[in-house]
Amino acid sequence: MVNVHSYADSTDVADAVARYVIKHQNAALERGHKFKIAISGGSLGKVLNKGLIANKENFANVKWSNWEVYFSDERLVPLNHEDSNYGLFNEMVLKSLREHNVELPKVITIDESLLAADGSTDDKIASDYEAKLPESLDLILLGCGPDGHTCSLFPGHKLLSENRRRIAYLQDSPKPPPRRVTFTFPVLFNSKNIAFVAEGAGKAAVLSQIFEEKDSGLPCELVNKGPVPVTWFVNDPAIQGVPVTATKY
Ligand SMILES: O=C(O)[C@H](O)[C@@H](O)[C@H](O)[C@H](O)COP(=O)(O)O
Repeated sequence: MVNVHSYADSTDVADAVARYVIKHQNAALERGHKFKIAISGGSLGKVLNKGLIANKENFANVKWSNWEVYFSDERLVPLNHEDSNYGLFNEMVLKSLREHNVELPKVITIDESLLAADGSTDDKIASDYEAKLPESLDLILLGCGPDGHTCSLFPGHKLLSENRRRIAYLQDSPKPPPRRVTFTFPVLFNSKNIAFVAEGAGKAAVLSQIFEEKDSGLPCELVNKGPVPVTWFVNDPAIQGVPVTATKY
């Protein structure tokens, strides 16, 4: 099942994403366990900051200390490097939470002590992160690249057919930096919920390909066609001319 929610204003997109996240947080806590969420890089950090922190009503409903935060992909650079997805999350979310004196979520990162400049330990970093993953994530928040990639699963890449490893590494990412680790489809398809956030007129062409009838084979389309409920949060320009019916969340 795929739902699309669209808004004219980015603040409304962020608010809808935040309410959706809080709903799944509450459902996980009602099941008696921590809220296990995975996030991506790109503009997601900004959206989470706007929706979950700057929006006071939503902020009051987030139980940060009951969250376990994972990363759907990570660039193999030190955690304080400007390319690091953790670094982005730290900058956009954790920093603000520290300023608010909020008890922080548990954040599960790659083990940066394993990083080697020549990439010889990338396999080990992937296995180490795989061992830290829960059996099933409550929610995975994804971005959609202009080429239709998501996580670090790129169109036509051999990792699209990885069905054994839950975290894989790649050293040939078409988008820099080349060395990364990423969730594979077995993790995506074993999660409880998936949401994409995509904004801007620059996404309309790829969203048309993803949502049109014929198979594009693009990673985002493969996620849509999987067994997990998928919700897209977009702004109006991103779905201009795209064959989908959008509602409000
Ligand atoms: O790993 C990367 O190279 C990026 O983080 C990338 O995957 C990003 O998430 C998408 O391109 C969506 O980007 P936006 O969120 O900015 O639309």
